[in-house]
Amino acid sequence: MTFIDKLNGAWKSRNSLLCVGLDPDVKKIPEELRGKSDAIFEFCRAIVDATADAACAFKPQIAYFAALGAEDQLEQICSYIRRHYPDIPLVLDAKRGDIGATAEQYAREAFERYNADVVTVSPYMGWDSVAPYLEWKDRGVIVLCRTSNAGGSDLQFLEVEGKPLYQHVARLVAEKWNTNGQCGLVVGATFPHELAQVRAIIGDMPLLVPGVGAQGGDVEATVKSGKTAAGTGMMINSSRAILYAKPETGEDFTAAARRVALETRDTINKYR
Ligand SMILES: O=C(O)c1cc(=O)[nH]c(=O)n1[C@@H]1O[C@H](COP(=O)(O)O)[C@@H](O)[C@H]1O
Repeated sequence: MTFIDKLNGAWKSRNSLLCVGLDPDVKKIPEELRGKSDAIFEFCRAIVDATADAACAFKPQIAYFAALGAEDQLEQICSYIRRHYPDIPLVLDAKRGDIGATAEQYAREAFERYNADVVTVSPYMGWDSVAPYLEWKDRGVIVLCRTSNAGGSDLQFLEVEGKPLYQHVARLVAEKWNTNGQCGLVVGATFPHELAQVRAIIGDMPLLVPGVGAQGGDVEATVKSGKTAAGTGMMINSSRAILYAKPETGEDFTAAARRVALETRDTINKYR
């Protein structure tokens, strides 16, 4: 099944546009897991099981694993998601971007080693740096367009031929780069005006929209600006606000994560 088919299915079956981000910071994971040799995997597995019925995607961020030499635990959580939730797209957040021969290796890393449905990439090095990923006909790439961070403005807002650079990226991906029909773009929830501009350029292409929760993006403005006519079109990511939700009385970390995930899904659904 292609990435896009899977995503369409998950939007429908889970009635959710929420992407649960897996950014496992060992300093923040619960005390009881910390001593274990596979603590990162166990933490992520508990979060995945607690939130799967509220999620249209899971997005592990590779740096949290690689910085500790814990890629084996990233492999474990990716294969766990594939095995137990085969209908939920697995987004590998790696923000790759390199020349073609190296990109071929990054594509193998994302799609063979981690078996991800889709990987995040930077457009900065141009078409031939993205093309190797598109050789994988059923897998996708999500290209950084208007990122959620303030510093994204340094380059993405530069005027080129009368339009900000991020709009050129949106047009390029929608009109030229999407040769396998599996591409998407990243636009931050912290930039709802730009989200609407991008949606107007790209039609129904899916968007990964990080920035709600810990980064303070406005859910109502995000959904209204980025949704398609069908009321879908987005994987709205929240990581820290779910992973490290403060437990209320009687809750453990999984119950707290589940509560926040359900609340976030429901708030998103209110504006679809
Ligand atoms: O590509 C991404 O996922 C991404 C793009 C972007 O523009 N902004 C952004 O925050 N992200 C990622 O989305 C996640 C946001 O995490 P929280 O701020 O904790 O919800 C992190 O894994 C970031 O690396």
